[in-house]
Amino acid sequence: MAVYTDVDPDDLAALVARYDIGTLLSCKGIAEGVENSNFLLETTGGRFILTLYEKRVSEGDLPFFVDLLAHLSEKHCPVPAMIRDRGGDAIQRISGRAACIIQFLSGISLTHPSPAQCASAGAALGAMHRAVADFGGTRANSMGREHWREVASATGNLDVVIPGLQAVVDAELDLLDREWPSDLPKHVIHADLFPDNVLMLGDRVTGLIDFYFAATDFRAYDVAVTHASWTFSDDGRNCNLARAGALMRGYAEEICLTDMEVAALPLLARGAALRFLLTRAHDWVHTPADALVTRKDPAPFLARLRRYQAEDAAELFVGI
Ligand SMILES: Nc1ncnc2c1ncn2[C@@H]1O[C@H](COP(=O)(O)OP(=O)(O)O)[C@@H](O)[C@H]1O
Ligand SMILES: N[C@@H](CCOP(=O)(O)O)C(=O)O
Repeated sequence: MAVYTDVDPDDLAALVARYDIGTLLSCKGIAEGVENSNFLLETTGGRFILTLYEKRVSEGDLPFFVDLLAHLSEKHCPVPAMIRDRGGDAIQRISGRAACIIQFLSGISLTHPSPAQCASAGAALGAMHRAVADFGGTRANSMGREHWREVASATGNLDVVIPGLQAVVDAELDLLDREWPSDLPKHVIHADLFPDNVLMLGDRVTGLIDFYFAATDFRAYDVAVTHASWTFSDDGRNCNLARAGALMRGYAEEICLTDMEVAALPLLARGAALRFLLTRAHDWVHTPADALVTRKDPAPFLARLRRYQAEDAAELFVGI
């Protein structure tokens, strides 16, 4: 359960009173998520999400996220609004944390998506990429390739997490430093579009959430992150080609990647697998013992990395 910071009921009632969203009826910690503290609020006006921003979200970046979600919403992407209080402010403070009250979206996050659902997710990602084309904001990717060594160092000895991991990571970081592309199309990307950040009803996407890693980076890297998180078995050893093909086909309905982007996908996916392997390994070691959170296992992302390292990895990105 991701609640790192508790909320005092009187402070919460005072916060809700700043908004035109009715009066507070209940507040429950949300089980999913690992990054921020999230609560489901019920008021006489309906349901809302209260997010308190934790370790990896800087308060200074919040106006960027507010603007990005407003832009995507205007372009009819199914993203939640960050609600403004009567004074026009979306960003608040409670329990010593920056916080926002966010529109609640209906839908379910899937754990085992079907190919049809992967196609919808790919199309939603592509539609989001089209929608950001004229978004003026930019944000450096604080979880981008240049930062992966820092995450690895901050973890300590990676062999404590998985025996032999340190050598694998050191070699991969060296290779990615040498071979990472420099001139692919870039704009603001989601950068963490895992199934738990997509709400669906049946095969329809009803919500894209959790934009707190959104940053300016290669759009094909966003495809690689989505591929890595939607198309593998739970243990990360097997890529399901029906899911992968459908995801790529769905994306292609909206965006035609260039030949250079397509050629770069296996390498970008190695980067994506490494990025989540590293942050999961870091959190495996450093999550506070008293936090109400279920740590995520790094091992399935090591398995994905190995699959993307294979010579035939390009075959995993063929749309069907
Ligand atoms: N706007 C929303 N509408 C409905 N549910 C949401 C919304 N935002 C978050 N949630 C729920 O809260 C969970 C955690 O949110 P998320 O933003 O992924 O947290 P974290 O940033 O900590 O990973 C989600 O998996 C989802 O169940
Ligand atoms: N998606 C990442 C970690 C971030 O978690 P989220 O709950 O914010 O998506 C992972 O699975 O490692």
